[in-house]
Amino acid sequence: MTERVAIIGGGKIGEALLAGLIGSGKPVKDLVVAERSAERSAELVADYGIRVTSDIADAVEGARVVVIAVKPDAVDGVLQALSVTDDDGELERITVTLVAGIPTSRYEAALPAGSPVVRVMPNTPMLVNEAMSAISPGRYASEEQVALTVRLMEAVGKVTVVPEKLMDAVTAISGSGPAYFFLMVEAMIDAGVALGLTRPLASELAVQTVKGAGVLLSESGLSPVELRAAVTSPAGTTAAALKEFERAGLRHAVNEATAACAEISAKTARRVEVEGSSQGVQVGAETASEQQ
Ligand SMILES: NC(=O)C1=CN([C@@H]2O[C@H](COP(=O)(O)OP(=O)(O)OC[C@H]3O[C@@H](n4cnc5c(N)ncnc54)[C@H](O)[C@@H]3O)[C@@H](O)[C@H]2O)C=CC1
Ligand SMILES: O=C(O)[C@@H]1CCC=N1
Repeated sequence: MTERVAIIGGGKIGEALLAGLIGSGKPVKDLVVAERSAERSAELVADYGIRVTSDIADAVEGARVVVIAVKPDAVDGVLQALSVTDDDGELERITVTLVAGIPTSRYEAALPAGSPVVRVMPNTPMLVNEAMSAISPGRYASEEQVALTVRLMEAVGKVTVVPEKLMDAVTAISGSGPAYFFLMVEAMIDAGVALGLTRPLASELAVQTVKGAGVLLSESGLSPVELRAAVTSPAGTTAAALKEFERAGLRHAVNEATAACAEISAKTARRVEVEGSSQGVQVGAETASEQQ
């Protein structure tokens, strides 16, 4: 896509999008980041040679797509800043939010009437152009604007369009999902060390195994059940391992973990509202949670 993109929030996910877009050939001159941390801004300039500003109004000038990539509790401050910027009507600026748990209706209420908003739940494999992004249009987003957002996110991975009511569940599976696999690999490396492997060898074995399993899952056309059966010989080594996973309640743990994730996502908007009203929304000020 050739449109100018402004990313507000150059943290982990803002950088992942930036890196993915540059990696997919988007010219640096068509990208700008609004980032309020001076230290973070310096890192982004050094690593990507892009323009970074602390001024949201400056960043969004001339941008067709404004991507919000701040923590949920910073969204209201960003919306306040955006609502007083000039939207050049001819540009039809689209607000694309990557923020977990905040519905499009909240953006629509804060931005000028009829502003198109598209909600996206990406994940960090965006850094290597292997993102899974789910997209939900807000009520004023046209088909063309949704298609533009799909193209934006397709530059960094796979995209699906879902109704917004599914976003909490999507967050529990793909948004937070990479962390579950990182935890699993971490545990496998420790287990390999406990079995006598060196840490570098255990790490090489575990990382390539999860990568190979992922490629098989996405490219073989076989289901996880079929692929697992193909590894599992009767009375063999894998069957012994899987029996222990089942005994320890792996499926139950996955159900409980994803339910907890979806619940937190669903409660985010309310939490931000309560915290915002008790502290007063501070535009441009760093909150405690962002410093963590
Ligand atoms: N980390 C992840 O795997 C995923 C994160 N998300 C969502 O992405 C959003 C960002 O998450 P992270 O990148 O992990 O957080 P982060 O804390 O790494 O990045 C947020 C950045 O926004 C900057 N910022 C805050 N307010 C600002 C303002 N008013 N103007 C300019 N910059 C401002 C902060 O200085 C910080 O660098 C969150 O809403 C999260 O729900 C969505 C999917 C995956
Ligand atoms: O942990 C979080 O809140 C964010 C949203 C999805 C992934 N990371």
